[in-house]
Amino acid sequence: MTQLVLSIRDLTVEIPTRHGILRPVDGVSYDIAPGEILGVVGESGAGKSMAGNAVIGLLSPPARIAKGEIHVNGTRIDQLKGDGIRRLRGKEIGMVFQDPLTSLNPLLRIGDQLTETILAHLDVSRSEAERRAVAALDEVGIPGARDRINSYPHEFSGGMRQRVVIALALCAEPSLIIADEPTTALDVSVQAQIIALLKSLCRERGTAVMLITHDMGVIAEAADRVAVMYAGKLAELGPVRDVLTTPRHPYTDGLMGSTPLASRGQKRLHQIPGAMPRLDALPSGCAFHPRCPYAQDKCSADPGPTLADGNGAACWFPLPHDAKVA
Ligand SMILES: Nc1ncnc2c1ncn2[C@@H]1O[C@H](COP(=O)(O)OP(=O)(O)OP(=O)(O)O)[C@@H](O)[C@H]1O
Repeated sequence: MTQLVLSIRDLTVEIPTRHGILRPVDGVSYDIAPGEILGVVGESGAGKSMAGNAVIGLLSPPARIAKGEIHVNGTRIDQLKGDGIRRLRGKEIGMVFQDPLTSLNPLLRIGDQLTETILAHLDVSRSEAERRAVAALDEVGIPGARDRINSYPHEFSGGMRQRVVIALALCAEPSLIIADEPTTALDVSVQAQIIALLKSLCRERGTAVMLITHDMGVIAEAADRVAVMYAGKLAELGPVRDVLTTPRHPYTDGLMGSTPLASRGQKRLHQIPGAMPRLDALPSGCAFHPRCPYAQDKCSADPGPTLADGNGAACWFPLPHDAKVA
């Protein structure tokens, strides 16, 4: 059996506050295989970024991993600190964030940033690292890579800068990329190009990707499987083609209904009523029940079921129902 690149089990992130302990990530489990793109989707505040940050050891205190395990290529990493986790970043795990300027040093030429990253993680000579830096820029579609290597980050457009960030994330040949809203700050026309680029480069290399987004359109475009998060928990997990065509959790169904997707051909969009609850004011039972058109008494009494074998919907009354509520 192929070894999983990422395996998260029962991951729980806690934030102690004056009002009690908040759990922005609460008992989340999922895997990513080599070359697979797992989309993590949900509204703002669902806990998507916290889960990604937990994997790369970038939780800002007082947030901390309180429970669960994270394995990368079979090695447990959730207890690593300092140098241990820093060594993994870049080498085993590459990162692409929403704002390219958070990943790039504004004072260094991009060629130097690429070369230094390669030298820090791969056992190659400086001249080989410089050659690879040009090749990496070329591969992400920067025209005139040999000359642009001497440019500073501010000399690129937003879309080109995100291409540079992708080159930087991939240059040390990591096995996992965490891409957190990689296209949210870009023009719509550029968004599709960047998603296509990330997808093709990771496929070619067999790199696993955790693609965090609030946009079901991006999930439909790029992901193989999707993890839907709501108020810190997994609402639904499964192959994209199944989840998007026949969502089983009413929250996923609501997200789909509010997203214009060509493949669905829906005539009208429907916003999910209400908003995601605050973590310090979670409703009883299933956190989605106050917004759910299908909620019954059990839903406000008992927390949603956990996903049995890691797939399916964490819902007492999963869709499809015989009669849809209008
Ligand atoms: N220091 C903190 N104290 C209290 N709550 C916090 C703190 N940091 C984050 N949170 C809460 O944790 C939850 C999860 O945040 P997270 O950034 O992971 O959400 P997200 O799904 O990535 O949303 P977005 O798309 O807006 O980034 C949010 O409800 C947020 O308000």
